[in-house]
Amino acid sequence: MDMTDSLPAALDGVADPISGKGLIASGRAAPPRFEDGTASVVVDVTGLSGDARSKLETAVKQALIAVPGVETVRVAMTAEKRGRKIIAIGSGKGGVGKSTLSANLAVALRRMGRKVGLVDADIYGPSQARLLSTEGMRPTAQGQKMDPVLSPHGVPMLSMAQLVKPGQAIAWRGPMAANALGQLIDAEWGDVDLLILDLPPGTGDVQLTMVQKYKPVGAIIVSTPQDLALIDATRAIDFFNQAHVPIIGMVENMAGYACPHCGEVSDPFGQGGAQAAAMSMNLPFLGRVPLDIGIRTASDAGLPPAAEDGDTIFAPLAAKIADWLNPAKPASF
Ligand SMILES: Nc1ncnc2c1ncn2[C@@H]1O[C@H](COP(=O)(O)OP(=O)(O)OP(=O)(O)O)[C@@H](O)[C@H]1O
Repeated sequence: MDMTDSLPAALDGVADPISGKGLIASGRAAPPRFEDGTASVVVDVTGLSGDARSKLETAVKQALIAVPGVETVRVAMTAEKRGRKIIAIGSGKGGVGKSTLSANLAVALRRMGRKVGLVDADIYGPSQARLLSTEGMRPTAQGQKMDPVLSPHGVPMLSMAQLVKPGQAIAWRGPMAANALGQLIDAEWGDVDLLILDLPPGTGDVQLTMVQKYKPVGAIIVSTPQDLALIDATRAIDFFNQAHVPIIGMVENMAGYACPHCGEVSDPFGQGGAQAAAMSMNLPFLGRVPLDIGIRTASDAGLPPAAEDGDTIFAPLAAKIADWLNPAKPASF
């Protein structure tokens, strides 16, 4: 039996969970090596959830052990190819507060000591320059690579808005937007090891191309309490499931109205809709952000509430994300 052919052929019979192609054809696995009855293979598990990784490991072992002459199989799973992880913030529809949440989570994670950067991929309404107070700052470039601009709150950021001249409209198509996004993601991020990606609202081709190409390690879904927004949120959940991006959880924004005078929170849209939706879909519910005029005015002024001492809204959400990324070391809040 010629192992040089039969081992790769066996692996190509196992489908890559993301592209659906064979493991070697998709670049997930290198051709296995064979010595003294042992087949050894290195599998790149970038972008796969823990569950998908163990299923893939089992499938690889079964495929290789079935090759005549193989007595033992060794599978080495490599960590992310890039050290930098991406967390996507998505929503089924626009205007639910995805950008506000992205900016504040990035600031809160930075305050916890995470080396976090932010990429504004929202081609329909890039607003991160205003939210993070970097309006008018243009990124410089080192050779082919862009240098992110540093927000006053310590979060380096790049935005799709910085790729076009101010006021210039572009009809972005999926692959075009994904290529532009590549310039932002592959920029000179220095020691940043976590990128928060503010996706365009919705679940169309543009979003799919972006997510498939840049494989976030996880996604957060933002929804408002109204039923319609929740139906859209379920679409976002299906979208990330189809793209094989694990969902970290759901955040309910504009949940309850915080009275600017007395601070009391009332619930014009009813309480718990997003939480119930998350539970019914077996998704973690990360928390609620109240509809608070203070959040809007501070955001418009480029002063993310998460940058303030005593922030009790975004810091606990950021702590849950940090726990998800590093379950061995729970963050304390
Ligand atoms: N919890 C909140 N309380 C008060 N205002 C909020 C809250 N969250 C967001 N807003 C305001 O709602 C508007 C829309 O928010 P944001 O731009 O973050 O939404 P988005 O989902 O990113 O929208 P888009 O579809 O334009 O990308 C902004 O004016 C923002 O300041």
